[in-house]
Amino acid sequence: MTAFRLLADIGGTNARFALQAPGDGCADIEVLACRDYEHVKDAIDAYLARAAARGHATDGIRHAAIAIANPVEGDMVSMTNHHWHFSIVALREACGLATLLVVNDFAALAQALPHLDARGRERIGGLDAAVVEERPLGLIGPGTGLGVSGVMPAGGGRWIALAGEGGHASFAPVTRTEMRLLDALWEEHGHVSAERLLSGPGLEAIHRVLAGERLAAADISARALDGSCAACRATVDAFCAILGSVAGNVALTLGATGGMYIGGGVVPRLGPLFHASAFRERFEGKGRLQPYLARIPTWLVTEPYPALRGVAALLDTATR
Ligand SMILES: Nc1ncnc2c1ncn2[C@@H]1O[C@H](COP(=O)(O)OP(=O)(O)OP(=O)(O)O)[C@@H](O)[C@H]1O
Repeated sequence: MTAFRLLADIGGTNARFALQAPGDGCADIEVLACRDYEHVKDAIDAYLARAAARGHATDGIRHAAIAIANPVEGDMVSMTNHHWHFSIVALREACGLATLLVVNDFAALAQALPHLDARGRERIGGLDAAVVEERPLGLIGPGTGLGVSGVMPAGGGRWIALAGEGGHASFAPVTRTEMRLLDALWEEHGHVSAERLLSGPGLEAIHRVLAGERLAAADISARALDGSCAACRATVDAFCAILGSVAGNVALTLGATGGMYIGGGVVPRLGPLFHASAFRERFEGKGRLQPYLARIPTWLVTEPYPALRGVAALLDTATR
């Protein structure tokens, strides 16, 4: 019997784990809350114990890959939006693994984009072009933080994922309301990155400035969705418009003429409000370059665990 491989996608809030036999899809996916574990190894051990209790053979695991929400440079990994901090070599040895691949989570998600089918993505606007021509694809995803990435075609059906930190690029306001947001967040942070607005905490910050009220992101979107809070609706509308503007910047910067994808946990939770928003108008609203952007399709990633698929592809390459 072929041994399973362990896959993980670790964000600032959620750690998603799966087992995978080479060539197969993910099995036994489970989402754990990062805050419940002191160290990343505690979360791995907890997942493996639970998977074993569910009847999976977890003893022979030799290869693993982790997609994680921070830059990965060298051996030490330090999460941007959570306190986990570890050495890749020490973790590999402690887990008794032959291979432990650690990559940026949005680079892993980007790797999955060319392979998403109709069930894995929903078009928000622009042309309905399939990925027939090999053209760059862009990616932006608000979650606990803001991930930004893309994949470049490398010929012969191969794609190279980018591992940048574009969520930390400076926020550029477009409207007077956004000037107000920038002004207020300047006072708090000095440097105001796009992530300060385009993330779960960013949704809360927009609401704090525009409505003068502290509300959790989930409450803001729930009250906007059920129509009980006009100020919450205004917050969600501002968030979606800013996302359109920043997504347009990423598409222009990467030349993402194959399509621009929206990942992360926040946008799928906005439901119909995202479709009704100014996202697409603001995506295209770049003056003389509007016709260039009008041709680029924008897609919402609807596959539930796309980064796990991407990290599996990267592990295939690393263990080939
Ligand atoms: N119903 C909701 N509406 C809007 N935002 C929400 C809702 N529920 C949770 N969030 C926000 O989503 C964020 C978590 O997003 P996600 O599920 O993508 O987590 P993550 O993968 O751990 O994040 P990241 O990869 O960016 O570090 C949290 O900041 C939370 O406040």
